[in-house]
Amino acid sequence: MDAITLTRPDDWHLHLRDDEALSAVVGHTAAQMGRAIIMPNLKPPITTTAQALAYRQRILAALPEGSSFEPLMTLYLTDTTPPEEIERAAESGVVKAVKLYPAGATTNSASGVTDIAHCDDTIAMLANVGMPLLVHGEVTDHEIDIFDREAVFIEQVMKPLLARHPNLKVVFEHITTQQAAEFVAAAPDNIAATITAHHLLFNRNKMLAGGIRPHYYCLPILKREQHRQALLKAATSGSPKFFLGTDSAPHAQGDKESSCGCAGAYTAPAAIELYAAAFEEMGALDKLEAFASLNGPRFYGLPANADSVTLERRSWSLPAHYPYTAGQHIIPLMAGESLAWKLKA
Ligand SMILES: NC(=O)N[C@@H](CC(=O)O)C(=O)O
Ligand SMILES: [Zn+2]
Ligand SMILES: [Zn+2]
Repeated sequence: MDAITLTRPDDWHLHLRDDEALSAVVGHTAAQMGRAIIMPNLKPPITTTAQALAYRQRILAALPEGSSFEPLMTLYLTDTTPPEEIERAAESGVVKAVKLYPAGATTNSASGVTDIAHCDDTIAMLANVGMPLLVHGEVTDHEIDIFDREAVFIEQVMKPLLARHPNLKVVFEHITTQQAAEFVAAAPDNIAATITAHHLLFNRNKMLAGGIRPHYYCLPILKREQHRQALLKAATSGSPKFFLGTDSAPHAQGDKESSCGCAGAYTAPAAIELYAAAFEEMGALDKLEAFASLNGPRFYGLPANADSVTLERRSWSLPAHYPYTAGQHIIPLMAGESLAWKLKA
């Protein structure tokens, strides 16, 4: 097979940042994806519908001429988000989901939820209006080993949350463990998960063996091979519960290559090509379209994109870097390395 045509994909988990950084990165996603769920962890975070509407306008203004890319907005849940804000979000038609960051779990999560019990009425309203709660599923207890934080989150937070709100739509974002893949596969249909390309392609050796590679440091952190295999199995299983979410998270080169580097992998420029590599490893390229283009819209109650894209089997190398904010570069995942599939322009 030398070419594959699929319904245009969407990215159900994307960080675009703001201002100059936004302008530097948004074109990479817009060249591939029809839509993307835009993460709200700006500084300060997007916590109101009014802020989300304004952020959406800034994204639209930063798009390349003629782009029909559609940003789908989210709100950042805090301990004090009132249920009325969820009603406003639902009425807006522009806000599609609310994001739960446990306080301190990841980049720009200082205003996140300290105890989910504080949010009970607001989460009940989400269930009521049928809006998904997107979850960064890691505990922030520093006593818990970083490699175990997702598995512990399932027991300590996810299961009690779903027991209290059985009808709540939940996307377990960027799952990285066998435990999460198995939990989602066995859960009712209102529970789904996104999976990144980097967690499908790499285990923690890529980051830590033979030298420390900061561009492979992201949260949740890369796990051991057994978990990567479980994610590949889930993504290619044909189950509609798993869909594409790159978690492409831009940070300037200097902020990654540092004595205390930021978490986040920049995968937007070659997103669909990276997923194609992972699916090909499993001999499952025929399952890519459902994962990348059909399962996500179905879960969110949206139509699939009307147009299509073609991937060609043609070896190419990712550039060493792209321009970022003034005087800074951004290094993509697999910079300088080659990929077997290329999106046809
Ligand atoms: N994934 C990451 O490693 N980083 C994300 C935050 C997140 O998705 O947790 C970021 O905003 O940089
Ligand atoms: Zn996250
Ligand atoms: Zn993210």
